Amino acid sequence: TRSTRPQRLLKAVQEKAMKGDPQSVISTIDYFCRHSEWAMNVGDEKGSILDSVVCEVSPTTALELGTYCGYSTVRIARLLPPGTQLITLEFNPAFAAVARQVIEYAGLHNKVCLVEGASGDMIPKMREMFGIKTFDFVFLDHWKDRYLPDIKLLEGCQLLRKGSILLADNVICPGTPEYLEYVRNSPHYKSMYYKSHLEYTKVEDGLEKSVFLG
Ligand SMILES: O=C(NC/C=C/[C@H]1OC[C@H](O)[C@@H]1O)c1cc([N+](=O)[O-])cc(O)c1O
Ligand SMILES: [Mg+2]
Repeated sequence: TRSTRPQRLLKAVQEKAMKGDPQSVISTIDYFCRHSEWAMNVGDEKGSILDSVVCEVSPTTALELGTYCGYSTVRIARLLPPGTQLITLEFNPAFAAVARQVIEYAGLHNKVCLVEGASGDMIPKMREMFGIKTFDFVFLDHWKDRYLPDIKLLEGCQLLRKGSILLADNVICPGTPEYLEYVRNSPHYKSMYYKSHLEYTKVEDGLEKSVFLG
């Protein structure tokens, strides 16, 4: 049967990137998405904004919702010092299988824990599964209609602390209107928008950074 796009993306990484070199994995995926097949990775333009926020926060505990092929997982994990933990959640087992191999190829498997499952089920188990007290940083890039319920769940499970940073992809395209309305109007968040473009296109998109105020 025909291969899937994530499988073809993985093949490009295994054939063209340098094993153990996160930057070459990132560049290979960006090249593949620009010149072979578009894929829904955060991409290089928004990825640079993601990098700058991760460096600014330098989180000890980080959560990513929506792993897909592991592109942003590699972008985040490559910036984390030893002793830090990035947990990434992916619902789709086929995507998770590809992401594991991309993360491994980049040599970042010791910094990343990929969990297969639905965010709604897994978030309440974070504390007992990982001994996490709170998350310093959360990157939201999964189903767009799950952003709002999932941050409410994070709040409810006391997994956010004063100063926890949420960074959300695709707040314009495909769009997360209810989430934006909430974080921009809630007294519990200070929010700001980083204007950019939908990965590998000229369409407007952006990242929303929100600080939890407690
Ligand atoms: O649906 C998007 N992401 C949702 C990802 C969903 C993944 O997380 C849950 C599900 O298992 C899937 O693997 C998306 C869609 C576009 N897009 O242009 O359509 C662009 C993006 O950056 C996106 O993150
Ligand atoms: Mg996205």
